[in-house]
Amino acid sequence: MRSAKDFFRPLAVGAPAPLTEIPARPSRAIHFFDPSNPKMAAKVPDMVGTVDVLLGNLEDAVKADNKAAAREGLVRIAKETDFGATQLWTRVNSLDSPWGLDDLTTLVTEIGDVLDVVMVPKVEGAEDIHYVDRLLAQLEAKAGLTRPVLVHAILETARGVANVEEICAASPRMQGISLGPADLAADRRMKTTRVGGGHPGYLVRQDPADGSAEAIESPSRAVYQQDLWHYTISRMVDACVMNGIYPYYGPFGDIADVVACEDQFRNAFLLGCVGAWSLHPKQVAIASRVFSPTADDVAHARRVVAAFEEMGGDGTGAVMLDGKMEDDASLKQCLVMVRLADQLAEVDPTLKELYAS
Ligand SMILES: CC(C)(COP(=O)(O)OP(=O)(O)OC[C@H]1O[C@@H](n2cnc3c(N)ncnc32)[C@H](O)[C@@H]1OP(=O)(O)O)[C@@H](O)C(=O)NCCC(=O)NCCSC(=O)C[C@H](O)C(=O)O
Ligand SMILES: [Mg+2]
Repeated sequence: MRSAKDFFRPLAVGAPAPLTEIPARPSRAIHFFDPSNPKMAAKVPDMVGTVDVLLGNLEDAVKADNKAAAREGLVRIAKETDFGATQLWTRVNSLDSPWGLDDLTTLVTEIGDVLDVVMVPKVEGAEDIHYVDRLLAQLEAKAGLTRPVLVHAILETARGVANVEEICAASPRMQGISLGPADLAADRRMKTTRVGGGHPGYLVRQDPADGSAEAIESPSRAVYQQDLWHYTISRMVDACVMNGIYPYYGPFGDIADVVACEDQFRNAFLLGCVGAWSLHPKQVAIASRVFSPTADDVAHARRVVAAFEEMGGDGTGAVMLDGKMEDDASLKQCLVMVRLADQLAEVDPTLKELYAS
């Protein structure tokens, strides 16, 4: 562990100074594309400006034979495309794979000036982040970069979850964490076969009307499906917030089930996540909508803020609005909502209009 005094010193001579604060850039949808897939690659220029983050995926879902083509494809796309306000991220191959080192070396030296964030899969502990941190600093120095490339870890092993707090704190480069529910389920030996989302077997059943066999076996007892990911997301959110970085729900693999996708994303939004992955163009709109507060919530939050300003503006006291008590703590929640709305309105003209009305 570096001392507090050394934490913000560059890890290589000539590397840019680490950021002391991670900028809160909108990243409601992190859209995955395979740069070796010509059809997907062709869609990237048209997606610029329609999604907060475009992510060139080099890891899982890219065939081993296509790894080099995906890496080269991403370099080409990054050089040929003007991304404007849309961020460019990549997911590199895991650190124990034969491709991870070449991914980092090629991408940082070739396109490090336009690459915002490197997503590192299967991070198990602070040691993985320390390795990437030093290597990125060396590569940045070699490439003459003037701003640091940030790092995003995927939480997809039991050990990673157990170490999530130290992972978040491991480097000033840490931008955020995503849940990787498919790999995590496999690593935990969960008995699921899905990429994220719920499971009909993970439920709580209503008590029987009485102790009779008829009541116990009655098909009319209501069942309530539970969220398999609640514990992990909650822990991830706390670890991120504690370290000034951002939590994300990961993928929802049932592309056709747009309703359940929206529900899963909304659960994550309500628990504190700032975005989710989009695997198919149709999931971009879902994530962008869900991770933007509703006009009603923003209007209510503004009313609470205004009520406190009328009371003197120091954020203390209590007031009744619509029959409900609002105090210092509810004001703080409303300020979270208002700040997010203001930040999104800056990049999204539709939301600007919606939140103004
Ligand atoms: C899921 C898909 C394989 C579906 O692809 P396809 O069957 O081609 O879908 P469609 O026919 O509906 O596609 C319509 C057109 O849209 C293009 N398309 C599809 N997906 C994308 C995309 N992501 N970006 C850009 N364009 C896309 C198709 O090419 C069609 O084009 P056209 O024919 O010209 O009209 C596919 O969507 C896909 O592979 N998506 C990405 C999957 C991915 O990245 N997976 C990895 C992330 S999840 C993960 O790794 C798990 C995680 O780590 C964990 O552990 O939990
Ligand atoms: Mg995974």
